[in-house]
Parts: sequence; structure tokens; C-alpha cells
Amino acid sequence: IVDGWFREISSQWPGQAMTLKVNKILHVEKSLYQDVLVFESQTYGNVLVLDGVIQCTERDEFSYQEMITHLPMASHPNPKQVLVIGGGDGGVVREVLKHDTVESVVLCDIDEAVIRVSKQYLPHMSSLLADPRVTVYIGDGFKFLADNQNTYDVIITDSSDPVGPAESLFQKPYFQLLHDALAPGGQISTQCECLWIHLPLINNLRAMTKGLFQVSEYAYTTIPTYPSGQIGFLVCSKAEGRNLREPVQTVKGTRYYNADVHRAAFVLPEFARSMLEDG
Ligand SMILES: NCCCN[C@H]1CC[C@H](N)CC1
Repeated sequence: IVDGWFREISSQWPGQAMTLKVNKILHVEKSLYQDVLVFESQTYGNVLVLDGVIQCTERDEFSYQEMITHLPMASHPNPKQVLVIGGGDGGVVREVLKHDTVESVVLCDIDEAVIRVSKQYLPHMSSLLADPRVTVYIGDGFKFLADNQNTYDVIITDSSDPVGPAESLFQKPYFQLLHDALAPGGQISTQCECLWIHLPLINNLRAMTKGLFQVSEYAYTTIPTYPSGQIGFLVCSKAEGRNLREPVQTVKGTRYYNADVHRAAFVLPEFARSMLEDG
């Protein structure tokens, strides 16, 4: 933090950096897995930073949490059992519980510090972790998936970037585990980075998941505090002929997501469409 500004400098997005004006530093900690920072910003509420990378801000987190959740959930006919890998801030769990088909949500995050810090500084995101339908499990998603095959209707991987603790969540073995942990007709979404920065990575993940799932598509949202203001999701289904772009569930109480935004999220700018859809 330099002259009151936090700068998100990273080798993942060379030559650019989001900066946020800092009112007050609220928490600094080195967890078992990563550096944890929380600060109160001047215009984006409280901000959670892991290893120097912005994870969420109170002002714009709803864009990402709603879209990563409702794209796979609203296009599934009857999602009852849901698993969230990562997502320790609780935002995705909050969104999952907006579906009254849901019987149980399990959250599996490797770092208890994220959950503890979110409960203290991000109450609007973490409060529903205490809901009776939610089970919180601290551990490695790999092991959890291997121990729970053929179980989940929807699995959401709400991860940080493929540098550090989340690196293995962007590789084929992980997607095989996701596939095998899904019940018939099950669907996944994963944090799948930014068209302006990570197009080769997105292309590789799309090609790899096309071989694993019946349907695999990239969709995206706009979000001011993520690099380049845009982030996407890989949405995949085990169901033959499932149309991921068509919501079959109505979701209430959202601020970014609606049925038209759902459909539009899969429409890509030409530089991305030609690479991802024409191969
Ligand atoms: N619920 C927390 C979202 C974490 N998602 C990512 C964090 C790091 C970013 N560069 C991209 C999204």
C-alpha cells in the first residue's frame, strides 16, 4: 500500500494494475496457504486480498457470485445437492440458497483463515454459512471429490487464480474428479479467468472439458475490481443435449443476474468467439 492506495500488481497481468484507495487496514495474516489482507476501501467497501490479488469487494462481489452460481443452477432442472469448492467467503453459498430446490450445500475450502476472516469482515457474504442446509468442510477439494463420487447435481469451483493454492484446480485431473463426483445430469461451473488476459488458458480448458463433458461453454460477467473488469466461467454439463444458455429455474433476489443476462453471458466478442467456438 503506497500513499494510501492498494495496487494489485501481478505477473499474471503484466503492465496493468487495479488500484483502490485505502481508508483503513483491518486485518493482516499469513495463513497456512497464503497471505491474507482485509482493508476498508474508500468506495468499494471492505476488500479481501489473497497473495496480493483482490478476491472480492463488498460493492461489486454480487456480479461474480451470482453469475458463477446461477448459470449452472438455473439451467439445471432440479438441483438438490450442491458442492462448492473454494468460496470460503460464503458469497456463492448465499446465492445457492436462493434456489428452493436445494436440500444441502457443502462448502470445501482448504484455508480456514478465509472463512474466519470473511465471517468477521464480510458479513453480507458469509452470514449464510451458518444456515442449517450448509456444511462447511476444511480440506483439499481433490480429496473431497475423490471421496464423494456420483453425488452432486451442481459443483461450483470458486477459486483464486492458477498461481499458488488453486493451481491444480485448472488441470485435467481436477476436472475428471469433478465429472466423477457429479450425479447423472449434473453440471459444474469454475472460475475461468479473463478474455483480455487469459484467452490461451481459456481455450485449453474449453478443449479439455469438451472431451470430458457432453456440453462445455464459457460465459462471462463484468466486474470493476477484477483485472480488466471482466471475468468468466466454464459451465459444463453431463446431460446430453442440455442447453446451458436457457434458464429453466427462476431466481429471485438478485442484483446482476436475470434470465436475459443469463442468455447474453454466453455471447462472446468476435476475437474470443472465433478462437473458442471455431477452435
Ligand atoms: N469468491 C472469491 C472469488 C475469487 N475469484 C477470483 C479471485 C482472483 C481474481 N483474479 C479472479 C477471480
